[in-house]
Amino acid sequence: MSHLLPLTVQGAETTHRGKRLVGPIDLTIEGAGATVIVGPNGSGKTTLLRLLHGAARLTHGEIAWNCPMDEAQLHQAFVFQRPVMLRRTVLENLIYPLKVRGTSKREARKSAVAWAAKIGLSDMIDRSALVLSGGEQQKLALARALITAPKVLFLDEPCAALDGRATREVEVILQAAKQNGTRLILSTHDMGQARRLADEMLFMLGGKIHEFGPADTFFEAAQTASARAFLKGDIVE
Ligand SMILES: Nc1ncnc2c1ncn2[C@@H]1O[C@H](COP(=O)(O)OP(=O)(O)OP(=O)(O)O)[C@@H](O)[C@H]1O
Repeated sequence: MSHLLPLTVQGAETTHRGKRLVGPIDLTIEGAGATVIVGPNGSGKTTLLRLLHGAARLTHGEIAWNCPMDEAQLHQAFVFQRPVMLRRTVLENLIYPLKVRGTSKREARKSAVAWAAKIGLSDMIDRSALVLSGGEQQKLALARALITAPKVLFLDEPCAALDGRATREVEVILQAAKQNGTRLILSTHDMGQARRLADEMLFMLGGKIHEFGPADTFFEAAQTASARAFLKGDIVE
């Protein structure tokens, strides 16, 4: 299989009823690790993630993967802030993405059972996913995204609704995914999480990329006054 990355974005914009929500965006994402997107409310983090994933309409510019689009789409996944569960059992939620990719029933079940164990839900596999706690549902959403071993995983504030313990459990899964070669691109409001996970930081402001580069540089010597103010916890608009 060819590599998905680099992802190359040139002059990309998305507009809604004539209003530009994000853009123009010029960006190259390559290599391994995690790109963490931060910025004030409404700065365009979610829209940028959706645009890169192909879930928001590209109204101008270009977004290209290093392979045909249908192949790129097959090897990427998206985890939302609030987990979306199928009204089925925990096991069936895990089996579903494998089933749609044509994995045999036996293999899919084996893999689903293993993933349920990894996320601490072995005792719940035959329960409805809808009865799980918010933290358990988010771990299940993450496992369901990772069970196909995606090359790229997008996550939109995956821990926003979770407490400290569930956040830590999700981060353990994300660090393992990174180690296994899944490229992470996620947004967060939690600067502690950004410091723990990021290899690369992307700071959004007013629908545009305001700063983008290695995480160490961003945290130690942000280039712009807005990014420095944001890091200090000042209100930035
Ligand atoms: N479907 C939509 N229709 C109209 N406007 C939208 C839509 N989605 C987003 N917007 C607008 O686009 C801008 C960027 O929103 P977006 O949700 O991407 O920001 P964000 O940085 O993720 O915000 P938050 O941190 O609050 O989640 C905002 O001004 C928002 O109101």
